[in-house]
Amino acid sequence: MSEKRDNILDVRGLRIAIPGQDGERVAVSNVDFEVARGEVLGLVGESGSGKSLSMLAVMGLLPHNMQVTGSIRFDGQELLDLPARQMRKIRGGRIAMVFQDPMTALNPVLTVGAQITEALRLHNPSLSRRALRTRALELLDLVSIPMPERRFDQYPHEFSGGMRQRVVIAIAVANDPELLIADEPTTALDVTIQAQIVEIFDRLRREKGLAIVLITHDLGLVAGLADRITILYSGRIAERGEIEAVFRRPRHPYTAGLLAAVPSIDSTIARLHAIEGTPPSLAARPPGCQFHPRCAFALPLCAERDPDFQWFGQSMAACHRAGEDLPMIGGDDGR
Ligand SMILES: Nc1ncnc2c1ncn2[C@@H]1O[C@H](COP(=O)(O)OP(=O)(O)OP(=O)(O)O)[C@@H](O)[C@H]1O
Repeated sequence: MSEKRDNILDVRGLRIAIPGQDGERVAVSNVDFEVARGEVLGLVGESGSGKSLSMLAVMGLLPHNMQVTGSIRFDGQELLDLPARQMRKIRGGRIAMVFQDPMTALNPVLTVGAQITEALRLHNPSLSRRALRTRALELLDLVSIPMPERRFDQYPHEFSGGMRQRVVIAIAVANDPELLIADEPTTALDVTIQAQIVEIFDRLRREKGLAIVLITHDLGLVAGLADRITILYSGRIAERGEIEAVFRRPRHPYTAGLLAAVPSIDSTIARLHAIEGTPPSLAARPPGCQFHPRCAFALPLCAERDPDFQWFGQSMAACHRAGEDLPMIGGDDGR
């Protein structure tokens, strides 16, 4: 991770604290991640691990009571210093978003064509009606919606869930963003439709050089699309690096647990043993490594000291035992 990269997004030392009556609660701490143009970063972790807060911080949309520190650079510009007005211009323009539920993202009383042209018009007020329509049809085609001419005049309820999500993606990329933040974009869709959405993201990154941050619980989705992965546990990074390195040789028992919970294709019995236990609440963080109460490999040291990162060339992990040969993957002895 030390090589020279053209990062469109570079997040360093991100910390998000929520003030409370009994002191502040730190939801995100010491989080670093980056994504280069044309690259896909998978941001993975269980519910409550801080994925959404981290990306809300990138978009300048955190609730006002939260305190955010660190650095979030977009194309070299520090976003945490940016006035709200300038941030609004970047959001929806150079940074676009896609969320889980395509129905709430679309207006049920407007045709799909009207919604795409409206998104285009906002950033291109001088385009003629005809030019807007032509561009909208191109966008429908880009996201593989068959018969765009006919679909243009239809309403969202006339589209299937997968087709609606394509429309949402078309709107998101209407103004050629450089970064797309996709928060659980396929969770509401069935598996075959998920694969089609993955293909569209892949095309957007290849053909348009779009950088994508893919927020998900789903390691299968990350495996199919991402170049790099950042795994959050309880608001901190457990492990991050090149996707192949992390999947081939997870260094953190939490990563290994997540991987073991992915159903394996070659097995008739899906190995769906999720990691037992739950992450700590923000109000009652354990001392030492946050994962140690759930970790099969915890040592006394793990309950005493927060682990530093260990670097393995293409990945790094915050685990006291990251450098050891633990029987972590696939083995029933491992978990
Ligand atoms: N508005 C809020 N006020 C107080 N605490 C919050 C608020 N929003 C989030 N949190 C807490 O911050 C932590 C991180 O939440 P976040 O939503 O980022 O997790 P997540 O990984 O995105 O989870 P999910 O997958 O469920 O969206 C959680 O412990 C959550 O309870």
